Amino acid sequence: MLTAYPVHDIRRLEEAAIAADPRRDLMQYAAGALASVIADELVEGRGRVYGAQLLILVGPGNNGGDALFAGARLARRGASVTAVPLVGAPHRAGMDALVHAGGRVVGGAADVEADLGRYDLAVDGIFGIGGRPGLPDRVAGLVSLLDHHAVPVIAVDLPSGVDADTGAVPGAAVRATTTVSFGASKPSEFIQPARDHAGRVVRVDLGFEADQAVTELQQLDVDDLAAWWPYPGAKNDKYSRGVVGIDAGSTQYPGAGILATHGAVYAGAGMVRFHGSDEARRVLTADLPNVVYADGRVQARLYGSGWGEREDGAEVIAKGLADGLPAVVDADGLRHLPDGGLEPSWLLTPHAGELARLLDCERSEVEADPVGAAHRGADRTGATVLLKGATQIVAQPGRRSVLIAVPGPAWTAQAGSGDVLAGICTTLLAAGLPAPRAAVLAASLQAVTAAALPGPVPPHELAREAARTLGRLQQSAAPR
Ligand SMILES: NC(=O)C1=CN([C@@H]2O[C@H](COP(=O)(O)OP(=O)(O)OC[C@H]3O[C@@H](n4cnc5c(N)ncnc54)[C@H](OP(=O)(O)O)[C@@H]3O)[C@@H](O)[C@H]2O)[C@@H](O)CC1
Ligand SMILES: Nc1ncnc2c1ncn2[C@@H]1O[C@H](COP(=O)(O)OP(=O)(O)O)[C@@H](O)[C@H]1O
Ligand SMILES: [K+]
Repeated sequence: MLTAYPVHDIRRLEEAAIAADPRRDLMQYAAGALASVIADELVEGRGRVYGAQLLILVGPGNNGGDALFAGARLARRGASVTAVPLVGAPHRAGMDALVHAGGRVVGGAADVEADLGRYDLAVDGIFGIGGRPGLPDRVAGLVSLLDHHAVPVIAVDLPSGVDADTGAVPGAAVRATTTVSFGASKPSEFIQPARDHAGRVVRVDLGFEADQAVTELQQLDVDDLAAWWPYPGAKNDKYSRGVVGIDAGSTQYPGAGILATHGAVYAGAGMVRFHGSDEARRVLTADLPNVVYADGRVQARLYGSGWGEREDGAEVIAKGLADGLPAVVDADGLRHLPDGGLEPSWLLTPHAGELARLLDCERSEVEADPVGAAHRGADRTGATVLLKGATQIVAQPGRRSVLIAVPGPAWTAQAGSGDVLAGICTTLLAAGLPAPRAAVLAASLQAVTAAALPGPVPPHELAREAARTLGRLQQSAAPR
């Protein structure tokens, strides 16, 4: 599991580390680590550091300082280093160190634009955690020219231009080959679209001690998925593994009921009772003869996938709430929620548009701050929220920290993926998992399954493949 902290918390962690050891020079340590990553990439790209052409893009803050001190170290190793101050006054001591080590400082972007192609590598020291999203126009121009010349870019701490806290990229931003991240991961390392701007992330430990009070974003990895999945054991029977009740699909959208049922079955439900449309039932009888249609005991329910315009939606959900069982509410079911008063054991699975509707805001507002929007959704409804999309975020009412699923390939974005996912979530709720864990494991399973495939497959095949993923994960799972 990787943990990221918002910028104001990283600043606090930094202050605490300095207070604990005032003589330690964090910038020199950071610059040393940065220089060694740059050196490794130069050696990999061209065989040696000596003689390499290195361009340092320098902003007005400490991020530029890190880059300049790293540049000085590489100049001492024989690299030809050019620094270009781009915004405001550059870090004084860093500039002195670079010049002292034999580096060259030019006046501005115009002095390097003509022959950018000659650089082996550029270092983005424009903005770090003090950066506001976006880049000034002339800086954006230079950055896009570097892209045009395919000059690899190593970003210092984070790619300049992205929003470190939200992962949004509202304007121009650096696209890095590698990001050297200091002290603590930033949310932008986990959240799309900023995540894609970071490239490979190398984390440099600065000895920060996270205390309990900070807001955390915890991103699962495949090992967490393997270790946390509730594999059935010798003592399980079909009831203790969990009976799922599915009320999904409609005459208009029978596929949603079929797909959700595939998700539930292949994720390992002990039994699935299907209470959806007759059209879906006819297909399921042939495809999945294990599915049951009789009423009876269930441990968790799914409402909403493919309901379309369902007149009794609010009634069905109110009855489910009165039953007191955990439930997943997906897609069209989200239109029929009561105004607040849900339980954290209820899991809502909106995509950005559906969450925007729940919050009475624009979809763009959800996309500008998906973690914040997921929090607001959980707080407003009282339920756990899994915000789906390129980054899948799980928020709980009254808690500032969030879980983030293992990321998956973009082709998973296809009609029907959400239905399968809702089915997997319901299986995990029925197995007795708390809603946040059920949500993050289900989304991670789907992503890991998709990532192992060579390319797109339709959602029902992805569901079947998920069962094979579980087999592999169980074999690899280290007990925790
Ligand atoms: N945390 C740690 O432990 C360690 C941190 N270290 C390093 O320090 C970095 C943080 O440094 P930092 O605080 O000096 O901020 P940084 O981002 O360099 O610059 C802020 C300046 O940019 C300006 N500005 C911002 N956006 C702008 C825009 N869009 N367009 C134009 N201007 C803009 C902004 O202006 P203002 O907001 O004042 O208007 C301000 O002047 C951190 O990322 C890491 O690299 C390491 O050395 C060691 C350990
Ligand atoms: N850019 C993306 N990268 C990876 N996965 C994505 C991306 N966008 C969406 N997804 C996945 O696709 C699913 C889409 O769900 P949803 O929009 O509800 O589909 P539907 O309701 O049509 O079944 C999400 O759960 C997520 O897993
Ligand atoms: K940077």
